[in-house]
Amino acid sequence: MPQHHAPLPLVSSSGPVLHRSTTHATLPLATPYHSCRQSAEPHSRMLAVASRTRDKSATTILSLAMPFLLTTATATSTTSPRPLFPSSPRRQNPTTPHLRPPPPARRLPGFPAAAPGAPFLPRPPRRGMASLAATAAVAAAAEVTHLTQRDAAEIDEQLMGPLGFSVDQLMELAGLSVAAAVAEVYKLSEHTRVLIICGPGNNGGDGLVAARHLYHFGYRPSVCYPKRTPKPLYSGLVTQLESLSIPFIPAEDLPDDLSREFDIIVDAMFGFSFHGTPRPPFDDLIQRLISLSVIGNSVKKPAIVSVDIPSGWHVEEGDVDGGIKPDMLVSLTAPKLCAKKFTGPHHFLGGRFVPPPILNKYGLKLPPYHGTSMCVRIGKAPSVDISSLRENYISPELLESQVMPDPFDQFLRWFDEAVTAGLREPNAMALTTVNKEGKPSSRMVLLKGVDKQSFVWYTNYGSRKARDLSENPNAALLFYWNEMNRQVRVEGSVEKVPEEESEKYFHSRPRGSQLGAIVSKQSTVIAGREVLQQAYKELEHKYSDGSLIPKPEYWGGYRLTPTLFEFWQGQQSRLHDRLQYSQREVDDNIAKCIKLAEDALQQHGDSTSLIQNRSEAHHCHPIAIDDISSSIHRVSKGIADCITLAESTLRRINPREPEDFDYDFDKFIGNLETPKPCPVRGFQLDDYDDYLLDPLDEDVDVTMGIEFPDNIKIEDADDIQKERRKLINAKRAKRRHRAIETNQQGSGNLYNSSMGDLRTIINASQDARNIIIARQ
Ligand SMILES: NC(=O)C1=CN([C@@H]2O[C@H](COP(=O)(O)OP(=O)(O)OC[C@H]3O[C@@H](n4cnc5c(N)ncnc54)[C@H](O)[C@@H]3O)[C@@H](O)[C@H]2O)[C@@H](O)CC1
Ligand SMILES: [K+]
Repeated sequence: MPQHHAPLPLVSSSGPVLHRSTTHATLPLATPYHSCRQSAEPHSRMLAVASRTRDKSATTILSLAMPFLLTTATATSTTSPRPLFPSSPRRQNPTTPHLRPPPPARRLPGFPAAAPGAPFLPRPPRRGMASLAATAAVAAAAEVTHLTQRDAAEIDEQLMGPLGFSVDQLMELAGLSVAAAVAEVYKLSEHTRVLIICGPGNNGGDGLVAARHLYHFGYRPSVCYPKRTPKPLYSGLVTQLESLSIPFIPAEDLPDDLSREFDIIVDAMFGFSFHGTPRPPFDDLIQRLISLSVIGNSVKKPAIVSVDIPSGWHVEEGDVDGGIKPDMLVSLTAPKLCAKKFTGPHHFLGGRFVPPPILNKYGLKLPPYHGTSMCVRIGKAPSVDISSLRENYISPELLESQVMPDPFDQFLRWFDEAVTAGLREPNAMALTTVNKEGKPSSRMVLLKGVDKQSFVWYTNYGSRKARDLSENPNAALLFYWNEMNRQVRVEGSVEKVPEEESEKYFHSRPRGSQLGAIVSKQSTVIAGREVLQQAYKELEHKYSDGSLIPKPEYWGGYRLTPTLFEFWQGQQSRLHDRLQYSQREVDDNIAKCIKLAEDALQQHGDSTSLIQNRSEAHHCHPIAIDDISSSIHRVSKGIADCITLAESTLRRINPREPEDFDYDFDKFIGNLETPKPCPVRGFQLDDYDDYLLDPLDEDVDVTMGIEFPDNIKIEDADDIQKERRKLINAKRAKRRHRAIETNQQGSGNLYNSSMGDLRTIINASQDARNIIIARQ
């Protein structure tokens, strides 16, 4: 990597040094890259790791490996909580959470106030690679408290005493946490059969509850519950499981080879009240789990999940006697001392019910739960082989015959399903822009509107994406709905939305977001976060009277009009469904089709006005009639060509159209193929009229064959000639009138029968642009 300047020190022996710059213009570039606030997080995590280790070699490696210059720029402000559709749930995602004071803690008698800050730790991402790194950072930053056996029992008493909980409640939440943790690590696609071994106490009760939840999550649980407790709470839990037809297997009937029958074994035998050595039948059951832990690597063994304590372990000292080696431990309320000895890959915390009085009284430091999750990973995450990270997606098939003809309808259908499934921010999309040098850049923005033509979002017109778009209007959007194994790609060209539209949307946003948009001069380098906070405070004060906050001129919307859609549905064994809607392939034909239809209409118009003009010129000579005839012939030919092309094109691009379209299409083609009445044929003059109509033939006996009405006085040849001309003109006028009528009527017929059809061709062709579906 070229170094234009000596690399700036990222870390020193006394800790990290961060360089901030006040303006972009004066920024000395150590490398062609900038790390702005958006990307600062992983970087600072690395810095934290290095500073903790205080290891000189580590810092050297880091500064060599990451010669990035850290500057602080304003972040995107497009995360206002306006719903995309009325049906979408309103997200509470304030843009300036740091400005909100935490709510005051409620005091309970006998408990000191909650330690400030404890419940407000930053939330780690949910899972995946980012979450692995984040969890490691959280775990390192805040050490997790481990409870003694006595404290665990005491907390139990307090929860169910002065803090007002019942045992059923706690057990329900504990069992749900266990099921949630199992589901988070052991995907249904590979682990379905679960054996839950339940002990006689509350730990066993947690197991019964977990079995029920696992059943509802789609697993196939079986329960071994050899020492049933005859209390209503337990018999109720058993009845619930029986009503789900979950098998109860007596200990002695368990298969010899558990590894063949089960993918997961949940150990819910003993929790924090265990003491001494296990008595029958649990001694044998524990022994069976121990022997499972030591079977050879080549044999696929079931994952062992211990609830709260690995059964048989000393609650404080841990595995002192060669006990179970669980793959997963789900500590409840808080880990007990024995959990320090847990060496398996997955340590989770469950029991999301610990109130601040308990946290404070016992000085508990626990990782915060994310979102609505009932469990959170604690401790060091297992190192993962990135290349082996893969999901085996199980989804319904996405078939050509099932997708909507219009990709916008298909998008809206999937979007609604994502909203219904409760996905967090289904309108979050990666926007990729490319600048004039061809350099791409991506970032997440929120979709704020979609209609049958375009996708709309709002941003700062001074941002990098805006700059890119001003240089190159082509952009791509990517929606990824992980939980549904779905992805939608949209590509097209982008333009700004009209100012009034941006104005309207700006004022519909929460006032905090409006202020944020003013404060955030995106993609410009600033001195630090406090600059933003200070500016925000000043504006908040300025508009504290509730007056209208003017939309800054540098803020507004963009609209992407797609030329391509791709819908991706993940499937098992990488046999994914990927359907692409594009218009490029048939654009030429469609354009030709529309041109032919338009030409035909134009010629039809010409022929109509030709008839009209000839009529108006008081001249109805057969040559003119021929003109009209050939003009109309051209119209028919235009229509015929149009039909041929329209038919082949539409048939080709619509092989899978629904029945009603086929019906309309056939009717429409049929109509066009029906011969049209030709309005000028048969306009023949009889001989006499031919003769009569030749006004220039002076040799003709002007009186011949003419019967003059009685009231007309014939004095001489001139009079006769005059009267003859009048009569001829009258006859001409009558014939002309008839000719015009015939032509107009015929033309009208043609018009009525073909105009609509031609328009249909145009419309169908234009619609057809969007309905080309190809499997990739
Ligand atoms: N906040 C809490 O304290 C919560 C506790 N919960 C669960 O409750 C557990 C504690 O429950 P319990 O106090 O009922 O106790 P345990 O479930 O740990 O076990 C007690 C039972 O095991 C028997 N036992 C003890 N030592 C034995 C031995 N050596 N051989 C054979 N049997 C033995 C006892 O006679 C008693 O029947 C926790 O570990 C946790 O799983 C959760 O349900 C909810 C919240
Ligand atoms: K246990």
